[in-house]
Amino acid sequence: MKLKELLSSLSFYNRNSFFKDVEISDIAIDSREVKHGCLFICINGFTVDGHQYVDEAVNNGAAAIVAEQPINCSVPVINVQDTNRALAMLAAKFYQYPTDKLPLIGVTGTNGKTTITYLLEKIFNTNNVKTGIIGTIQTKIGNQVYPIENTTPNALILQRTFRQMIDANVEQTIMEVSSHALDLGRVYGCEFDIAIFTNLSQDHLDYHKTLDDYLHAKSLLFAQLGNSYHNNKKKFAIINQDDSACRILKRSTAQEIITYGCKNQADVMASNITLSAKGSQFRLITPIGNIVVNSKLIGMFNVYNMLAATAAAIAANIPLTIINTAMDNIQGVDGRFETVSLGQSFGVIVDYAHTPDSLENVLQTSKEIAKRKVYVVVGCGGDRDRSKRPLMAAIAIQYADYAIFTSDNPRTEDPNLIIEDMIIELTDTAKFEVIVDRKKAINKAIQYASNDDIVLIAGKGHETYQQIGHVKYDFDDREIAREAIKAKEK
Ligand SMILES: CC(=O)N[C@H]1[C@@H](OP(=O)(O)OP(=O)(O)OC[C@H]2O[C@@H](n3ccc(=O)[nH]c3=O)[C@H](O)[C@@H]2O)O[C@H](CO)[C@@H](O)[C@@H]1O[C@H](C)C(=O)N[C@@H](C)C(=O)N[C@H](CCC(=O)O)C(=O)O
Ligand SMILES: Nc1ncnc2c1ncn2[C@@H]1O[C@H](COP(=O)(O)OP(=O)(O)OP(=O)(O)O)[C@@H](O)[C@H]1O
Ligand SMILES: N[C@H](CCC[C@H](N)C(=O)O)C(=O)O
Ligand SMILES: [Mg+2]
Repeated sequence: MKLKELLSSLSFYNRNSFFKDVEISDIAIDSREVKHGCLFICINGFTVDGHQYVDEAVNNGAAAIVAEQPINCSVPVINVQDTNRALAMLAAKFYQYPTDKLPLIGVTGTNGKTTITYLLEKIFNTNNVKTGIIGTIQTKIGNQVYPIENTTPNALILQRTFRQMIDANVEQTIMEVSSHALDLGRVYGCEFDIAIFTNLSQDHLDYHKTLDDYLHAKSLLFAQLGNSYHNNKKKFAIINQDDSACRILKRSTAQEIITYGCKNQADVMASNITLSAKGSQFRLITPIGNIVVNSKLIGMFNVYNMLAATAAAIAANIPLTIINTAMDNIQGVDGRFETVSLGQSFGVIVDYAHTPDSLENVLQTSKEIAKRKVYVVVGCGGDRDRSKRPLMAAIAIQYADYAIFTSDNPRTEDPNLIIEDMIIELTDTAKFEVIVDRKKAINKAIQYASNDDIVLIAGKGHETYQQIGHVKYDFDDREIAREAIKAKEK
């Protein structure tokens, strides 16, 4: 594509600038990945400033540079105010606005995003619609899975992935939209048809500083809904009526709103709810009819996830019978309230709860279904929101009968200090112990468990590594738990 054509996507670029037009073979934001003919976009990151790597990019064959500051070099330099936002528009244009053609659902909120994307995958697949998923666990195109670094990748990876999905005949894309992505403009240039809000509770205050800033980032998904001039399809906002943030989110969009909830009057509701260790049963009340759902998903929070998925599926014109079949058939989501069972006499559950609210939800649910004691093994990630640490520890000992505090992904922090942050306000020392090594902590909890107890291993869910420093070591809570159960049963 010619540079001038590519730049037509930037409304804020000064079109009078004069330079010799060049052919652009690809876009790169990493100088090490620049190939001949690439447009190199300099991103001022959290670790380094991409503007420092212009020489390397030019040496590797960059045909032009997009930057936030004047740069002296042998190829054309296009100055923009914000390269992150420019990247989103340029990548969308380069890949020919894939989301104009690809129906797109975006899910935002503190907890439940991944679960809802997989519920929707099940619903669309039951309706014989080929899906693509972008989110925390992986990128999925049909049944092919690809590793992912971020829940919502940067705009370049994102638009390229959409293009791959179109080439693979994907008919519906469902993606998680993190607050970081919204704040950093990773999803500008995406044409969402349906935007879902799950809930808002404390997380990521290291990045957003206040809950209001965090909510504002979430609201951008709704503010963006239907604002593009690229397609004129009807758009829908799906909003949790029981969350106190709903009022602000409703005011953020001019598009049609479908609400869901259990406590307040909403368009999609659940009543007659029965929760057990085997799953959840409820009457699903919708504008297109009522059904009874018998799901294997456990816990009240999953009832909310099912309501959100139902509301979105209705917006996408999926028949209620299909929604019913999908809800009844979904087996569970990787690492979300996943049971590890080798026939032992006590329950072992691995879950991705790594926020105060999610930990409270899963512990409450564990307590409701446990016949006897609940043990929890939990830590907090390093280089992340420090203020959630004491809250999570307090919740752990409030709900569980006994807690073992351990490491999550310490990253570049000292794991002992992370645990100190967690337990600093705890006084009831008989209710917990500290075992820094996560494998030993899981083993100990499983040693303690006897008939009808539950061991909840929280925080890492589907993760198959533990990051210590900058190194990711193989580590899977489910594997470690299985080994520990086998060792105990010997
Ligand atoms: C804080 C944050 O969002 N960081 C993201 C950011 O990294 P960064 O700002 O540190 O990048 P950097 O290393 O400073 O590099 C700046 C620029 O220089 C370039 N560079 C760098 C070196 C070089 O030799 N040449 C060169 O050109 C880089 O390619 C980059 O374009 O850009 C990277 C590439 O797009 C992201 O992978 C990275 O996410 C990191 C891994 C991360 O942990 N992000 C978290 C906070 C995050 O975004 N989380 C949310 C979800 C959270 C949730 O749902 O709970 C997410 O969506 O994943
Ligand atoms: N609707 C919900 N409300 C509260 N907690 C939930 C909800 N759904 C799931 N959870 C809890 O939160 C954890 C994470 O769920 P899920 O992965 O679906 O959320 P997410 O929003 O994608 O999280 P992340 O931001 O880390 O990607 C689950 O393991 C469960 O403990
Ligand atoms: N997307 C979240 C995942 C947290 C998972 C938890 N295991 C941790 O490492 O803190 C984050 O990057 O904050
Ligand atoms: Mg997720």
